[in-house]
Amino acid sequence: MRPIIGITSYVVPATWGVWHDLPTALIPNDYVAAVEQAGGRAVIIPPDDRDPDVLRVLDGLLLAGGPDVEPARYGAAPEPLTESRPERDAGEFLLVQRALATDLPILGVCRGMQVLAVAAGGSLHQHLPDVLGHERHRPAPGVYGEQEARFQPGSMIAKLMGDDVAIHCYHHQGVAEAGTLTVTGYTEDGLAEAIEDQDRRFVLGVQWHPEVIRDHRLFGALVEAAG
Ligand SMILES: NCCCC(=O)O
Repeated sequence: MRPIIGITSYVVPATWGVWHDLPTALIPNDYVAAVEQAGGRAVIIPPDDRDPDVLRVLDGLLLAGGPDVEPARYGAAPEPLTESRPERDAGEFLLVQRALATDLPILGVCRGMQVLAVAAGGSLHQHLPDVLGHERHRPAPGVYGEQEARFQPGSMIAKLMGDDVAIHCYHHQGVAEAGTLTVTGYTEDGLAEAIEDQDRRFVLGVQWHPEVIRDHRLFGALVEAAG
């Protein structure tokens, strides 16, 4: 049987056919396709689910992208451009805490990496242009930034991706402190691009979006760790 990978989902007002602004449980299909093509069985976790018992039927957890983490979770007041959704945080942080406690393999993408960092006691930069002085990580609405990430030799991410990789990113926040996790990849401006827990089976967060360019190496590693 293929390893079962749970993917976090979220509620958004969606419009299709004659329906407008219908609250909809959603996940971009790129995540589903990436897990399936990597040999896993993708299962979508209901949005805002506060019962981490769902993890009992999962072999691995994929934390997908999405809105900002509520700054109170890392002891900060919200800045003007921070847009959080506390209902989603509540469910996902419970999932992550339980998954870490049971050593379930976890891959976090974009927001998912930020959730991992905050769950590990870290903190976020709330608006990167204020910190870095440029908008290369999210150049314009709907436009992915293209950059290069470099990885720490010997790290899990380096073993999976090589010493460096061209990345597609779309985010206005970033990891400032990774808590108990280790930062193992950076872009040339010094921003954390990969974090990992070197004491667990497989806990990896990446700030970029491998799923949008059909780079399935990380999803394959998640599936393998879950198998
Ligand atoms: N903060 C949520 C993930 C995406 C972003 O940083 O814009």
